[in-house]
Amino acid sequence: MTTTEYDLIVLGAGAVGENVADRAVQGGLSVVIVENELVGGECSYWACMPSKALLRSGQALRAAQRVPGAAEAVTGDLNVDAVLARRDSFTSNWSDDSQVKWLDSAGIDLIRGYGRITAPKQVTVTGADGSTTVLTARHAVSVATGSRALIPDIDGLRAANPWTSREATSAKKAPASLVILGGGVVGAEMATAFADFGTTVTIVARSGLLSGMEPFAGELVTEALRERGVTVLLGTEARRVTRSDAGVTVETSDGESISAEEILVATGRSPRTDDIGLDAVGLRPGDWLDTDDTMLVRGFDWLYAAGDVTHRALLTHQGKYQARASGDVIAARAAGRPVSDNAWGSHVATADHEAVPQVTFTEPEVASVGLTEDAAKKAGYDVRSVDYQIGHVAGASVYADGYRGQARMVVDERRKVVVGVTFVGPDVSELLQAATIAVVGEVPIDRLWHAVPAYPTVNEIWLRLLETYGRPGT
Ligand SMILES: Cc1cc2nc3c(=O)[nH]c(=O)nc-3n(C[C@H](O)[C@H](O)[C@H](O)COP(=O)(O)OP(=O)(O)OC[C@H]3O[C@@H](n4cnc5c(N)ncnc54)[C@H](O)[C@@H]3O)c2cc1C
Ligand SMILES: NC(=O)c1ccc[n+]([C@@H]2O[C@H](COP(=O)([O-])OP(=O)(O)OC[C@H]3O[C@@H](n4cnc5c(N)ncnc54)[C@H](O)[C@@H]3O)[C@@H](O)[C@H]2O)c1
Repeated sequence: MTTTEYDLIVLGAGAVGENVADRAVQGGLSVVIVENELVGGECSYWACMPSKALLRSGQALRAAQRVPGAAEAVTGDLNVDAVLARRDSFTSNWSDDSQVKWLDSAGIDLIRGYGRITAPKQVTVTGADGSTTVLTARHAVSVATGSRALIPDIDGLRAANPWTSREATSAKKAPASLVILGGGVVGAEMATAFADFGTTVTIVARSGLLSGMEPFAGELVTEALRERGVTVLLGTEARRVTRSDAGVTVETSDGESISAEEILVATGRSPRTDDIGLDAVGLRPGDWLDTDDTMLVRGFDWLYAAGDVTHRALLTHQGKYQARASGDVIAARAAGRPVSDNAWGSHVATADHEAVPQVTFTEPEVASVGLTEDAAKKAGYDVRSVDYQIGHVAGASVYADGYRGQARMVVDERRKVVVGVTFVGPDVSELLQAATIAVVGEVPIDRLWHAVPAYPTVNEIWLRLLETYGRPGT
């Protein structure tokens, strides 16, 4: 057994843990990071990057097919083997060598093994060979252990050896048929990717698709998936799953029986906190970690958490944003420097509450930031929403023939600022940052009229939304 002391111990070297560590090192602290699998975590190897690599080729093909002249030049189907090979290059064939090198260059020590909190400011790491290292922290421990796929308690499901997002994003071939449980982001994106690969896809969703978003988002994605041959069963639950040599069979609440080669469970996430020693410091194993906006776990002055494990926003960019705030604040508190923890200060993750951007890379894409109309009303805002068909914008008609898409802007009527925007349509993801700036900057509607979108780009959707809303003072 070896014992070592650092200023900060970070548990979990996903994108979030890496950023907590990096900011703390830049703030002058000595930092060790503990990782049990691959440095880089879920996003690099089994989530964002491989899933987007699986989706991008189909998106590029459809973009060409929507523009006469280009369409005639691309007449074949996707080359699935080439798509999978490109995906493999994004995951570096599931090797973390380059990320380990980055840790080294950033001055962060790495200990490989499984970490558990064994006492206040103490983490014990068990290596693959059974050896243990006891780490003690002079100032703080930050938990960034992420989340894993949640397998719901459905009769026969676990025994059927289902795919989770890990198996879907690392698949070595496209199955002939795939049934997906869950109509959230993972379900909708993976249905899009595997439909592109020629797999016969069925989604079993207990509500509508993408249910936390503006209702038209799920409706447009459902319509497009169905047009491409995907069976989308809404308001339907899986009752029983069985596996045989022929594949899996799902019996649904509608009395239907669906057979497929593979089944993907995409019904949400659970925190990786069940076996990290939370009980040693009075917390309940298996719970999400509740933090304040500096990412300090409530009730502690040394225990921090960031990323998925906090359940604030299960997105890489938001987790990294939390990581920057918390790495900086841990360093500031350790050095006795001033802390800027008022709303929108440099040591807080204020945007997590009402200004989170997200892109769902379906066909059409869904890009949103801030509150939906429904969420804004529930939060007590007096809101007015305006909608516009993106296809009516000149830039969209040039961009693609038959462009179909919808935008909604949600305005807080009291302050006359935008509190939410949703775009649905081909390639709308690149429109999102302007909306994020409008929401975070609380830019008044009458000033937004002076932010002139270039003609003829799809960004003119902003002008149309503003015109539909009406110009204040005229
Ligand atoms: C299919 C899919 C697609 C996604 N696509 C996107 C996307 O396009 N954009 C986006 O923003 N988000 C996306 N997400 C969400 C994103 O992947 C997560 O929000 C992000 O990975 C969370 O990062 P994290 O560092 O908190 O956790 P993780 O990436 O899960 O990292 C946690 C790390 O901690 C390690 N660990 C856990 N416990 C221990 C322990 N006891 N000891 C040592 N190490 C431990 C794990 O091995 C892991 O490496 C997607 C998610 C999925 C499932
Ligand atoms: N592009 C992106 O940004 C991206 C892509 C993928 C995942 N993610 C993140 O990863 C997280 C996980 O995604 P996800 O799709 O697994 O979760 P999710 O929460 O988005 O969707 C899960 C869906 O499964 C349904 N469900 C839950 N239990 C069920 C059951 N027993 N039977 C049938 N349906 C059930 C829920 O009603 C919900 O619609 C999300 O929070 C998302 O933010 C982001």
